[in-house]
Amino acid sequence: MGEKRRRQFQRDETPGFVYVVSVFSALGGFLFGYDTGVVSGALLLLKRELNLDALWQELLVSGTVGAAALSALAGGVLNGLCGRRPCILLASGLFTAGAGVLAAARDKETLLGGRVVVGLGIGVASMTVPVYIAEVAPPHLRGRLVTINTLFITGGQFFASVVDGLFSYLVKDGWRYMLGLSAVPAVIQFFGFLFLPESPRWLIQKGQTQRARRILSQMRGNQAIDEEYDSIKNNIEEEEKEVGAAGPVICRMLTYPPTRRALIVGCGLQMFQQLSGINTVMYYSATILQMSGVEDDRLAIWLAALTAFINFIFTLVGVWLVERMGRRKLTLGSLAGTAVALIILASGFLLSAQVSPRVTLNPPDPSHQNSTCTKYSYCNGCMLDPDCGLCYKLNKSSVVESSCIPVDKHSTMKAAWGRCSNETIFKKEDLFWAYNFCPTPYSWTALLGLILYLVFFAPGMGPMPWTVNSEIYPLWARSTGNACSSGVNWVFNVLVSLTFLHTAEYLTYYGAFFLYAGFAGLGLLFIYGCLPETKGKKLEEIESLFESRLCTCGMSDSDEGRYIEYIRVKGSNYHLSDNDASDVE
Ligand SMILES: O[C@H]1[C@H](O)[C@@H](O)[C@H](O)[C@@H](O)[C@H]1O
Repeated sequence: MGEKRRRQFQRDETPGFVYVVSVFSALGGFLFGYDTGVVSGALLLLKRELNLDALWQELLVSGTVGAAALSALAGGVLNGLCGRRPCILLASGLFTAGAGVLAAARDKETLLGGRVVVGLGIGVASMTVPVYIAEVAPPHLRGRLVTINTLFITGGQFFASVVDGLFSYLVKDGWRYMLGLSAVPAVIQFFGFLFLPESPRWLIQKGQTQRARRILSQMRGNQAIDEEYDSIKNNIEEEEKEVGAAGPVICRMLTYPPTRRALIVGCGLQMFQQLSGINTVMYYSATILQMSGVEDDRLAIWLAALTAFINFIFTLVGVWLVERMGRRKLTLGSLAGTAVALIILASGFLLSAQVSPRVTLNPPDPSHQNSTCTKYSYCNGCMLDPDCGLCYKLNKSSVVESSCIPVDKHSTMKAAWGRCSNETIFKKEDLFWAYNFCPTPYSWTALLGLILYLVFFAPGMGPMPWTVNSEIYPLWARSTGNACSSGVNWVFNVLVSLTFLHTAEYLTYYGAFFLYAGFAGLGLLFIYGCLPETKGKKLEEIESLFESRLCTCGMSDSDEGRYIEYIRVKGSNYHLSDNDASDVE
C-alpha cells in the first residue's frame, strides 16, 4: 500500500476519543508549566507585601520543585498499584487544593504549605501523564501525542507569564489571582477524568481483560484490536517468565540488562535536559534582556513572556517534527544547536565582562556601614554581588560618573542611598541604575544566544526526554522507570537552579554558561552513543532495542537499512503486521 494511502487510512481510523483523552491528561502538563512558571511574577509582589527575605523567596520556589522530586518517585509505586487514572485524579485534586490554599494564604508559612501541595501534584502528574498517553496512543501517533504534553508544559509557562504581566499592575493581592487561577484547569481535569478510562495496558497487566478490551476498541475505533491486545498480553506473560515477578521492581530492573540500559538512557536524558541549563535561561531571561538595554522592570516581565512564548512555539515545531525526523535525530540536532547557542550566550557575557565599565566615583557611605560595594573597581564585580548595583550616567553611549552602591533592601529598582536612591529624581537627572547587569555594547550577542537557545532546545531537548521515557520501558517496569527518571529531572532542576547564582558568583556568568555548554557536549556524546530510535515501534517491540550492549545504538542508524530490506523480502503482510497495527487491507 502506498505511503500516502496508508497515512490516510491511519488518519481515518484514529478516533477523536484518543485526542480528547490526550488533551485532558495533558492539562496535567499545563498545570506543571503554570505552577513552576507563575511564581517568579508572584514573588515580585509577595516580597513587598509579606516582606520576604531571600531565604523565603528561595523556599517558595524550590519547595515546589523539591516536593515534585519526592512525589514523582512515590508516584511510581502509586501508578503500579492503583493505575494511571487514580494518579491523574490525585494530581488534579492536589493542584486544586494547593491553588485554594495559596489564594487564601495570610502568611508565608501557609504559602509554603500551598506550594508544597502544588509540588506534590506536579511530581505525580509529570510522571503519570506521559505514561498514560503513550499507553493509549496508537504507535504512529504516540510520539506526537506525548510531545503535546510538553507543549502544554511550555504553554502553561507562557500563560503564567502573561498572567504575571497582567496582575503585576494589581499591586495589592495580585499574587492571589496569579497563584489561585490554576484551580480552573485543575477542576476541569478532575471532572473530565471522572469520565475517562484507565489505561488498557495497565488493566491487562492486572488481569481485568474484559474492561481492557472494551477500552482498547473505544480507542481504536473500527480497527481490529486483536493483534494489539494479544501482543500486550503475550508480552506480559513472556516478561513474567523471563524476569520473574518476585522482589521490588527497581531491583528486577537493575538486574535485567535491557531494563537497566533503558533506565540509564532515560535518567541520562532527563539529567542532561536540566544540565543544559533550560531553567536558568528561563529564569535569567529578564537579566539577559536587561543587559540588552531594557531598564523598566515591567517591560522586563513582558519580555520574559516573549521568551516563554518562543519556548512554546518551538515546542510546537517539535510536535510537528517528532514523527518525521524520529526521536534520535531530533534530540541530537536540538542538543547540538543548544550547545552552540550556549557558547554564543557565554561569549556575549564574556565580551561584556571584558569591556565592563570602570567605577569612577566612590561617594562616602552616609550610614557608615562599610558595605562590600566600595571594593569593586569594575561594574562586573559590582553586578555579581547581589548586594550592589551600579549608578551611572551616559555620555553618547559610554558610561561616565559611575559608582557601585548597595541596593535598596526593599526594591532592586533603586540604590539604598545617594544619587540613585529616589527613582523619580534620578530618572529626571539622566542617571541610570543597573542591578544584576552591566551596560554593554555586546548585549545583542547574549540576546542572540538566548533566542537561538530556545529555538534549538524547545523542539527536541525539551520534550524528547519525556517522550522517550514514556516508551522505552516494558510494562512491568514502566511506572518505576518513569518515576526514577522524572525524579532525576526534578533533582537536577533544583540543583541547577539553586546553584546558578553561586555558580555565577564563582565562575561569573560566562563561566556558568560555558559550563552548561560543556554539559551539553557530554550529553551529545551520551545521546549519540546510547539513544536508539523508537519511532513507529509498538511499545512491546521497544524492549528488544536495549538487548545489545549499551552505547551501540549509534550503529542502529545503519541497521535501519537492513531492517527495511528484510521486510521487503518477507512481503507486504509482514510489513503490515510488523510496524503498523492499523494497516490491514
Ligand atoms: O520539558 C520541560 C520544558 O522544557 C520546560 O520549559 C522546562 O521548564 C522543564 O524543566 C522541562 O522539563
